[in-house]
Amino acid sequence: MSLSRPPFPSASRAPLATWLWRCLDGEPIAPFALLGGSAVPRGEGVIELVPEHPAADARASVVSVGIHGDETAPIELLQGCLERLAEGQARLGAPVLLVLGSPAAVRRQVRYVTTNLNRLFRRDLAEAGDEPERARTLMAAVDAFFARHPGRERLHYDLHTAIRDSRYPRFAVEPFDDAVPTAAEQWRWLAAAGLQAVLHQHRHSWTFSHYSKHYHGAMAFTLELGRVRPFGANDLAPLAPMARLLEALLTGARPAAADPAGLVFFRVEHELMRHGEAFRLAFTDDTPNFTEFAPGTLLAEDGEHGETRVGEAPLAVVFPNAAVEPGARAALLARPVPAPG
Ligand SMILES: O=C(O)CCC(=O)N[C@@H](CCC(=O)O)C(=O)O
Ligand SMILES: [Zn+2]
Repeated sequence: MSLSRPPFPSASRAPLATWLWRCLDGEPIAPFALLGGSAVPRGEGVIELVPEHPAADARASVVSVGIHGDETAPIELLQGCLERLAEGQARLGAPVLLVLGSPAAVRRQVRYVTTNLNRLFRRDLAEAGDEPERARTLMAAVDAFFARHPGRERLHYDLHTAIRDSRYPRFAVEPFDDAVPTAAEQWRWLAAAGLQAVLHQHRHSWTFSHYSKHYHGAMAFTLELGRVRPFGANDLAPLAPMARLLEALLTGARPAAADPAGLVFFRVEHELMRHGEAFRLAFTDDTPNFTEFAPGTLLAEDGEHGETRVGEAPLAVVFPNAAVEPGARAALLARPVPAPG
């Protein structure tokens, strides 16, 4: 199957500017130099940027894209940042692990090949198969990266796009872990990066960002940056502030900050699971994320579990997807909460 992607990137043939596409073409990657440091491959779709002179307070950051293969805007966004570094318009000043999560799914332009990679990031994972193996590889790469940078604050932004429209097109999912409180500066950075809402998870989710938070104490988020579209059809203009945040992580500069009053905070109250083969959501497919439903509203019908209705207080629905595998999450049900702190 041929890969659907934009033409070979920009005018630049610098190794960093072509890295993502060479990964997708399955080419072997050798180490190379860039302004301010070097790039060291750490496995398929994984490369570490190693600065010669890291800024004293630079984070050790993981930036991941393509965990879901059809979510192309983050790949194009990262590509733009890498081109600037590759062309010497920015100088590497911080250790960064870049991850192209699922090259196999990106090549096919599908969310996943066999099972959802973003539910498999747990150290007691028992499953076998391509996605479980990929999860193990990525967990080991993250473990080794953070181990190489003791004493630095840890950060992981896992970049995604959502299947549906959203009342807040750009939002952060904050993985659950009570032992790792989010630093207030993160809300300021994310507000400056153009995010509009934050969804706090209420329990362990075993996503990639959750992995870095739970096992490594990193500031970690899944960042939803608009809607799933094919390569070449993304509007990157609203993501320009996010590109500036990524560039600050790469150069070791202090990221821009903005008043977090611009963010609307939600907390997950329930996970709506698909139990049976016979399962349907009771609202239309074009219902945007964060749409609120009134008490008593029918949300889903499940052959095994029966009806799910909104209880006594309204609930907003996020990531509804009736097509998930039985046993998987079909939606998050959330309520607005006050801003933290
Ligand atoms: O739009 C959707 O239904 C899914 C978009 C997506 O891939 N979201 C992530 C969120 C991960 C999290 O809960 O932190 C996912 O479902 O893996
Ligand atoms: Zn995704």
